[in-house]
Amino acid sequence: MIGTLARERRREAVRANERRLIVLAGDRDRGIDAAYEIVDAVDGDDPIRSDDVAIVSTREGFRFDEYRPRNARGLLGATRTVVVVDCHERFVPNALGAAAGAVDGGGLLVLLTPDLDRWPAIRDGFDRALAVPPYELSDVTGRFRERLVGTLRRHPGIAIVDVGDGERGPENMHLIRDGRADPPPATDHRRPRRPADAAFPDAAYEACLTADQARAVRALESLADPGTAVVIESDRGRGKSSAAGLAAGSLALAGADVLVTAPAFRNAREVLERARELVGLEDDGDGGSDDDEAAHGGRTATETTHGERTATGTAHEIRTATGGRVRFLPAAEAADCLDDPDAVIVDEAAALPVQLLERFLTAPSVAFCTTVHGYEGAGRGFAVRFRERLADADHVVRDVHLKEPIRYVRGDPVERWLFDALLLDARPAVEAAVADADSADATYRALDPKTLLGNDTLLAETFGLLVVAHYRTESNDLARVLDAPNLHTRALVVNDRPVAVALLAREGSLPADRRRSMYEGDRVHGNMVPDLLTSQLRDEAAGEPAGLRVVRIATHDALRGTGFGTRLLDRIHAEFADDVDYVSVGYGATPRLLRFWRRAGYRTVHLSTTRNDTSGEHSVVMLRPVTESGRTLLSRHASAFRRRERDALSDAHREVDVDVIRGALGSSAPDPEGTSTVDLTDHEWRAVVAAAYGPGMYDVAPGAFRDLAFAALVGSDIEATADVAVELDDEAERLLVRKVLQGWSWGDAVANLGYPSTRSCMRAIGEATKPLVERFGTSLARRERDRFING
Ligand SMILES: CC(=O)SCCNC(=O)CCNC(=O)[C@H](O)C(C)(C)COP(=O)(O)OP(=O)(O)OC[C@H]1O[C@@H](n2cnc3c(N)ncnc32)[C@H](O)[C@@H]1OP(=O)(O)O
Repeated sequence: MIGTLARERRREAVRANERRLIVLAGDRDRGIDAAYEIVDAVDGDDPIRSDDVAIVSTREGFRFDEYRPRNARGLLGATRTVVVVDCHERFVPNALGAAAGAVDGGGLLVLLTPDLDRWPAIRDGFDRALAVPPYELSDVTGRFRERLVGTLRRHPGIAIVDVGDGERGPENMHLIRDGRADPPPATDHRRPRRPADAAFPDAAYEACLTADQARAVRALESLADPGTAVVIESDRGRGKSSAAGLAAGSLALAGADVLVTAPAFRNAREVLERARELVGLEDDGDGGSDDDEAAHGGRTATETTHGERTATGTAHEIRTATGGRVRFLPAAEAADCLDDPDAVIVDEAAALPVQLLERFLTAPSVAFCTTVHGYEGAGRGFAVRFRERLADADHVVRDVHLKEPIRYVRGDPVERWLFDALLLDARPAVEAAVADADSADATYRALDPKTLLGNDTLLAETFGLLVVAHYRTESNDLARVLDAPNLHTRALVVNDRPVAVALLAREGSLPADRRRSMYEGDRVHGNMVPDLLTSQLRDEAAGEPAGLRVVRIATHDALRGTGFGTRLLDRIHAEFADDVDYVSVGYGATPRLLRFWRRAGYRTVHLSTTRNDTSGEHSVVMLRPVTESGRTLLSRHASAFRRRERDALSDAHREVDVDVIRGALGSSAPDPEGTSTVDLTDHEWRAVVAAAYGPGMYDVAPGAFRDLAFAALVGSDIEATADVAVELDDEAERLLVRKVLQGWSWGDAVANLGYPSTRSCMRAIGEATKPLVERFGTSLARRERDRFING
């Protein structure tokens, strides 16, 4: 029966260039046997290579290409005819996305699951990670799976076979659904042709699989014109990276220097590979001649070509005989060398922070390629935030949206099912539905899993907002939102549409033995702030108070900056006031976000020494105390932060953005004892006063300046300390940070802050010191000052 079913579904899939899904529900070993039967049936019909079949499983010893659930994303490079996902023992939602993404048109996705009625109640290895201390595994629910099972039973193109349990014989195997799907309307499968007036070589167009891809390549031709920005938005599996690679190779063949960047090299690998193939083809053959290059409209190759005719270089760099090249650099590094390349291609742009993307606009021409519905976060933030900046820039912007899948037809039932099951197309409410919302009309609601499951639109729009809040929001997070006992979802809702959403995690309240083991180096799942404060910052008591961490927060982009975020936090603070000792947050620090959290009453206790590889941001952790025990925790860590930061600023934090430092220090709680005094010797005061009012120099007492600047900036943004704050303008504060606190050389500080000369910068330090003398000066310091003023 299994063999026949597999052959039928496979033939149907091949005919339609779609995929089909077969679920083998029941006993695991029987499911595995049935999966072998499926592969044999497919192979008997139309022989397939052994590496055309892959399995994702916690077990080993299959005769297929094996992947562990945790590493299933390794599947994403190549496509397969059959991919089997063994959901027993450890079912990872992300792995399902990766596995489905690897099945070619005409192929089969096979799921081995427990009995579908029982599956939601079974706890497995993935659930163990959701049982965050002090919660137990029995507190984790199976709602994500319940929903998933519903989608399997409902969507077309999905066959379900009950393979029975261990005791009963094969006669108990029976078909629950045959998964037949109506064939789609006929589509046009013709390969695209090279436009007559195209500038890129024929081979670039011949390599395109869909008309959409050829349109992208065509749009990318304009990268040869300075002042162009090309934006390619695409669903996953539409061939945008290949199109970018074909363009990169074509530009390099015409002698251009093309810089490719992405959040990680693995994202850009395909761009480089495609470019290499094209360059290899063209440089090796006749197409590489100088005449041809000129005819293709690119820059004419220089006379002194590189001697050899073949493409050379490393995995990260391809050189052409014409002196052109394509090279990869990580995003932060790439943004620092934009003077050299002729064109920049940013792949997976949506995963990079907007500030970084903006810097690429200074390159002569630039392409931003991005996935809209991904398996690891979608590109809404890019679509909204970066689009605004792009509209303001002086570029000619060309847009392409790739919809046509390259490996199967549009409307493929497995893709439709996957989008629904994992909410890959979740997005916030359409703008028109919420644009007029007023924060006064919004209702604060607890969106518990039951409420979310009862309303598909609410669930999708809520998850869509969480995806916007953080590009790394992924399918596993959907399972966490629905099943993890430590998580809560809260929202402001207008007419049943969520307009601002926060995901909250309970942390702390850990028993003594757990705190001790954490102090001694054990990791404790899902307790980010207690873990940081205990193991890294060496506070064994930090895990005791009850905390609530704001894991993610986002306001609908049409309503940002109109008070929803603040109001949502207010309501959360009120709801949990009797329940927790403190509220916390950790995020990639930017000046605006620091301001948002500081205004909501959060105080800095940590700034990471390393930068996030992708965003280049340093993460900051802030606390907002609720009870006395929360206040004690904050006070200990605010004090430790002040002591640590004084030295870290000229060491690990030397290069951190000045405004991030200003925001982090300005939002840190000042020493309640020492807000009005800075402990300097008389001699140091004389040196400081002389630098401010007379002939003295900063370099005579750098430590004294540092103490003063530090005291002036700590807590300077906190409203409660406004009456004792030092009056400094933005420019003066930036100078104190760069030169005095981060210890930059005069030359570097002058260049970085744009002073006309070192003398003017030194004078500015003197001026910035005057309010410090006024605020902290001893009587001796005042007398010294008066001597200069009164002559
Ligand atoms: C733990 C975390 O999730 S941290 C990441 C937070 N989420 C994001 O960055 C997603 C994108 N941003 C947003 O969704 C929202 O802008 C939020 C959640 C940061 C703030 O919510 P809003 O409803 O816009 O805030 P509200 O109107 O109450 O307050 C305005 C302040 O929020 C901050 N803010 C507003 N828009 C932005 C933005 N696009 N980026 C960063 N901060 C912003 C600013 O501090 C702003 O004050 P300002 O105008 O003086 O600069």
